[in-house]
Amino acid sequence: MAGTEEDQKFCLQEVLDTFKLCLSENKEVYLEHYVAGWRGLVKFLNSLGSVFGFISKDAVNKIHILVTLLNGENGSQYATVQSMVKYELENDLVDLTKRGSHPESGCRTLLRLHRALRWLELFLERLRTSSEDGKTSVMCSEAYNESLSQFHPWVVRKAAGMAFCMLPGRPAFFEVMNVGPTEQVVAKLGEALPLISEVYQITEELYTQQNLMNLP
Ligand SMILES: CCCCCCCC/C=C\CCCCCCCC(=O)N[C@@H](COP(=O)(O)O)[C@H](O)/C=C/CCCCCCCCCCCCC
Repeated sequence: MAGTEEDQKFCLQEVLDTFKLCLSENKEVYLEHYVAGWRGLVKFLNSLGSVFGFISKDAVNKIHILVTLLNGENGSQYATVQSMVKYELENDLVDLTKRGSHPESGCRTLLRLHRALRWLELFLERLRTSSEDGKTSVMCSEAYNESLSQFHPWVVRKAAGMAFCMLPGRPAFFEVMNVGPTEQVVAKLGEALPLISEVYQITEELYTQQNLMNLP
């Protein structure tokens, strides 16, 4: 039986391509490609084993919420992160201070992925610049502690910390990326990082301007 798309083989080039497609000429972030980027990353996570299942499940759930909005009757309003924010705010579709009638708005859902994108940026930069015997578990937890962890309760931080200990070493990690020898992986990461950073920065500025950084 065919698996879901998230079960399929990961390829770093694909993720790079989706993040390239994310930005429009006038620097808006296309939601469709943003979500496709996360889908690609979830494939990678799934290939690391079931210990990461609880993380993958949460990411898939958030991707699903955004895809449903994109494919819904007001889907055209969700073409870019900018149009989504405008539409949801103008139509009071966002719970701004406490969770209420819009617990799964596009704005709050994307904020969770946006915070995770910062973790990804920090983690990939460590991976890119690490030596061959660098520990992925240490790189991952340092990146997590500098970013996402502040938004998670103790129990999630604990579970995440335990999962990080199960990460394979750098050589095996690079192999799963399906790019080729180490030097090529490092070069691809060098290409991917500025794109991820730009998408992150643009979203960060928009959310800060609109006072959306603490959506419940
Ligand atoms: C280029 C390839 C190399 C790197 C590949 C990385 C692959 C990562 C793929 C997916 C990352 C998962 C992103 C997780 C999003 C988490 C969003 C979040 O913060 N959710 C929490 C809050 O949500 P609400 O309750 O407010 O709706 C939720 O409570 C979280 C639950 C699960 C735990 C999340 C831990 C995240 C750890 C960071 C990812 C570690 C992946 C390690 C693998 C390298």
